Amino acid sequence: MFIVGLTGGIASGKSSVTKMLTQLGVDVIDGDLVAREVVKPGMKALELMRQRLGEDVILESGEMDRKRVADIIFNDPSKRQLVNSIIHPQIYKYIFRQLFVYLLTLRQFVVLDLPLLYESGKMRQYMSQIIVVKCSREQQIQRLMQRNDYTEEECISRIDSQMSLDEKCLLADIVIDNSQDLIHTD
Ligand SMILES: CC(C)(COP(=O)(O)OP(=O)(O)OC[C@H]1O[C@@H](n2cnc3c(N)ncnc32)[C@H](O)[C@@H]1O)[C@@H](O)C(=O)NCCC(=O)NCCS
Ligand SMILES: Nc1ncnc2c1ncn2[C@@H]1O[C@H](COP(=O)(O)OP(=O)(O)OP(=O)(O)O)[C@@H](O)[C@H]1O
Repeated sequence: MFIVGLTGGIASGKSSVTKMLTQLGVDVIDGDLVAREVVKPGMKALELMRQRLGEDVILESGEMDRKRVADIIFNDPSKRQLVNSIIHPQIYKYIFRQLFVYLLTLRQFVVLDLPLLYESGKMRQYMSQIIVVKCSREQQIQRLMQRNDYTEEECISRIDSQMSLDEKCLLADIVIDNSQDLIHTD
């Protein structure tokens, strides 16, 4: 099976590109969606989060407090590592199960949208090719402010918690430039 990794910076346009691919009939596994699945109530990752980070990261409803966890991840590098070490193994397990289903159903081609493909490293070895979706840092900030209502400071802490987009572009097999209108994305 040909597995294409798709990555980039926060808000550089990965989901916009995968949306176009899905419309063309390509199978896409969305890492952010998987990350949501593995912390649902009753899942191992959520229990580990409770044990290692305390009840503060759990809402009354029993769900993970995403805002609180985001505050931790994007402002405290050592705690970010801790959260990653809890959630990422569960994300990979889930993805491998999904890939296995694709294998059994004889799919030839799948795209894996993983924001932290280069940062976490583990999945890189399974990729036949890696695509990086890029735009400028200013565009990331502007798009994040518009989409999520974040302050400029919040945008910067998120962008700086990841490997720089320039560095990712140097490592990529293919770079998709998403700095123009989506219709011009090439
Ligand atoms: C921090 C959380 C709660 C924020 O949730 P929220 O709904 O606000 O944002 P969402 O999940 O859509 O993520 C938005 C973007 O943030 C960036 N991001 C998320 N987690 C991380 C991280 N650990 N390190 C750096 N950037 C990250 C990615 O670019 C991602 O696309 C959530 O992202 C999370 O659970 N992160 C830990 C799991 C993870 O590493 N996911 C991303 C890789 S698959
Ligand atoms: N070429 C573009 N021109 C203008 N706005 C865009 C363009 N591409 C994407 N956007 C907008 O920028 C925001 C971020 O795009 P998108 O969600 O595709 O990025 P992402 O890389 O998947 O983000 P994340 O890292 O948070 O998952 C969205 O609101 C999207 O509509």
